[in-house]
Amino acid sequence: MAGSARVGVLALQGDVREHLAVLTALGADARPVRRPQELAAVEGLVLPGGESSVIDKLARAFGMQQPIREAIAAGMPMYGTCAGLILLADRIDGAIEGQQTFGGLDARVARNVFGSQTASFETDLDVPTLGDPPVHAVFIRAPAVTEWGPDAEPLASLPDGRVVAIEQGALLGTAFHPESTGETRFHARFLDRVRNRRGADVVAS
Ligand SMILES: NC(=O)CC[C@H](N)C(=O)O
Repeated sequence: MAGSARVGVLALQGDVREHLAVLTALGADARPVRRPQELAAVEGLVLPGGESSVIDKLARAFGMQQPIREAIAAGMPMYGTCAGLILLADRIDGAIEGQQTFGGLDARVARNVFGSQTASFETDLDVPTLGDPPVHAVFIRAPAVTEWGPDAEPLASLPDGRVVAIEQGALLGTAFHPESTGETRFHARFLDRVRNRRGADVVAS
């Protein structure tokens, strides 16, 4: 099917512009998404880094929680970085009172697990599915995945064993921020999912 992938970045709070820039550089038709009708017009959604409790609250205030949950249930590809990974998780540790997630990723994600001393750090991360070179990963008050279900597949871990990239079906999450280091391979993987799903729909119809 012709045309570039039409994808959105949830634009309620967080590093929206960085994601739009990477997606656009990869040839996608990328736009900010704040409203249900904007979500309905895209084929995939990025949930940016930022503050997951704020994004959660705004998503509910803007009437976006339910439409995003429905899109996830319908198989729309989504990619969450950091706060976005937290928002995709079915279970979270260290939530502020009343904090909710969109869910869909059968995993437990712990917020702010690296503590205040080492709240931010960078490292080169081996991600076997992406091959060489390693990913230069920037962690900013980052979460980590502490448990995951049988359908979820860890893609990368730190030397201490903490899982920091994970995938389950159409959902991809990283605890770090490829959008801020010029790393494009995770976004490219997300866009592949979008195009493959489009192909499947075309074959099915
Ligand atoms: N860089 C980030 O996205 C930080 C995530 C933030 N600590 C949260 O819990 O939402």
